[in-house]
Amino acid sequence: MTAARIANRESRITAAPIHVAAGILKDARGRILLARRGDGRDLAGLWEFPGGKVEPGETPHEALARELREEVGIEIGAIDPLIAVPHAYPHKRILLDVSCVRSFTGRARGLEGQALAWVPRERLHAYAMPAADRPVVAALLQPAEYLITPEPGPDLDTFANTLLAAVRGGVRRVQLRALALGADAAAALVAALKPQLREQRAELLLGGRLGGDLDATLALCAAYGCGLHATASQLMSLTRRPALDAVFAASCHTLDELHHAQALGADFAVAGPIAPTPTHADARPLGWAAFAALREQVALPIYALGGLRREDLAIAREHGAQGIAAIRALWSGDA
Ligand SMILES: Nc1nc2c([nH]c(=O)n2[C@@H]2O[C@H](COP(=O)(O)OP(=O)(O)OP(=O)(O)O)[C@@H](O)[C@H]2O)c(=O)[nH]1
Repeated sequence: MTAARIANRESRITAAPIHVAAGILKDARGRILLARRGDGRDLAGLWEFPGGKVEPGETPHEALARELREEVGIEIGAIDPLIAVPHAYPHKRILLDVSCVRSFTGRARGLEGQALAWVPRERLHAYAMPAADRPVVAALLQPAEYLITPEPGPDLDTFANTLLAAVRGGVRRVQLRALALGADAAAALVAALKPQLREQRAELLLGGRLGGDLDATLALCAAYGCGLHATASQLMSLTRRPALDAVFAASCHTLDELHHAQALGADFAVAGPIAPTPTHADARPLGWAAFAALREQVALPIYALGGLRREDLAIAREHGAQGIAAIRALWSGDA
């Protein structure tokens, strides 16, 4: 490659992201519309949410309405933002701005010869999609809030009751994080919590130091069918995804850690702290811009953590986060 071509390629990669508006359209049965990118186009053959580039002077809503009219032959009504994913492909950067379309008129057809498919939510994973779409599918399917428990302390009954109250209040994904609990007490707590969380359809992940070290935690995960949430240093010590029947997640603070989590096939990561937080007083806050800069380098769903409240979900989604992970804000309902 000549110097001029290299310079040209570099300038395209570092150039401002291309703003792309895409829509989640549902039919009467709740199935979601995917369109197949035709031959000769970038990322040809992959399935995507219909939409296209936002032209100068257009709002994302106007761009989406135009693209769906031109490409699929429908007229859309109001939209609700779902997630805006910054993603860096090797040759270009995009901001994939995805909204849920509340209503539309007309029958969807592939007006540019593209194949269309109405896909049940749980079948989305069976369709090969561009990397930027992975966080979009996660935003559709996985919880927006991730509760990380505070240290249980001596009164385990009150702890368990507060946790179950949070789950009854809508939390669907929980990490039991306890550093000071002995192995037997940890096992008894997991045995007590797991059936009740299953009944509420809430997922339980065990923090990587529950019951001692990672091996002890993995034994508890296997015994009770729980997911694993590895610490960043545990993540970096792993050379393959742990054998689990449940989700595998990790805390990440750097791009290396996020890349490693993705390479091991983690289901999601947690990154932060976004804002100052008393539980990690010495950690330097990342801020949203740095979060988005990390986010665009990996396709993993990532929860933002640190000093966040429930009301921060919208800003988290604007920066491509799966949602917010929190201790205080989700534990007692106050921050
Ligand atoms: N509409 C849409 N585009 C997506 C999705 N995911 C994703 O990475 N993209 C990328 O966002 C850009 C959308 O622009 P476009 O649909 O107008 O693309 P295009 O074929 O006109 O241009 P291009 O092929 O030169 O990139 C493409 O580069 C596409 O690869 C998605 O779910 N929906």
